[in-house]
Amino acid sequence: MSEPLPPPPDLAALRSGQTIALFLDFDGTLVELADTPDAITVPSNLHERLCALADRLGGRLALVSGRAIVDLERHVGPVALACAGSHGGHCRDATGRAVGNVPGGLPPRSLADIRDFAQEHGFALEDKPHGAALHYRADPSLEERGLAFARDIAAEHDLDVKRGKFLIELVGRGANKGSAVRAFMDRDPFAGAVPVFVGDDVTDEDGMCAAADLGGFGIAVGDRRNEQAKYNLASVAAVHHWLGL
Ligand SMILES: O=P(O)(O)OC[C@H]1O[C@H](O[C@H]2O[C@H](CO)[C@@H](O)[C@H](O)[C@H]2O)[C@H](O)[C@@H](O)[C@@H]1O
Repeated sequence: MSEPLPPPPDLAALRSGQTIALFLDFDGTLVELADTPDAITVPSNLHERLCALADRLGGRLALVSGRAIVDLERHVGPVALACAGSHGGHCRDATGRAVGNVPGGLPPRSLADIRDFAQEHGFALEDKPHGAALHYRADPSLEERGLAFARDIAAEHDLDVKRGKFLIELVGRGANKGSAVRAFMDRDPFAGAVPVFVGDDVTDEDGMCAAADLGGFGIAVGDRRNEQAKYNLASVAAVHHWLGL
């Protein structure tokens, strides 16, 4: 058993001797998890409060989500922050300018197979611009069957399989949250800062690894075991408190 991780120093203390850049996951970090992707409750004025924090950080704050940016905006409203959606595959700066390429959708034949599988076996399908997610929160016993199917489809169509909480996702090859952190850290206003990645799930570990490689660290949220983080915050409420939202 590994030791529990300590809480991070206060953000004000961290910022006193160095320039910090924050990379924030969305589901399970900034908003509480819910039964379905659309059932989340976004705290009031979340976007405004994040923009105010970004201003205090000289613009060095990015949202980094597994959701597509268009889906984030459906829940949060227009995002005027640096933002990476689609598990880091689609990045844009705070003015909305693209950073890198925009990912394409899945090959239509693979999508048809995924739809049929989801319907036949009782998964909730989340159709995304860059991929397809099989949700099994309502029946955790579906995990193994979903994983075996996803691995086969991924091999057949040259796709990546991403994991999440009660979630198996098929996406185009290549991108991850670490590549998004590196893309932002290569440019202003992020370049030269100490990157801090805050997230609750397995895909966030790529972001934490990149942050550590670039001189920063990760903060794990909740009780999921995390080998890449240096600190822990117990809950979404603790994240909000730490960020001063
Ligand atoms: O990287 P994130 O911003 O954390 O996004 C990861 C996935 O989040 C969503 O799924 C998760 O949250 C749902 C709502 O709380 C929950 O029902 C589900 O069980 C979780 O896995 C989103 O639906 C996915 O598209 C994201 O990839």
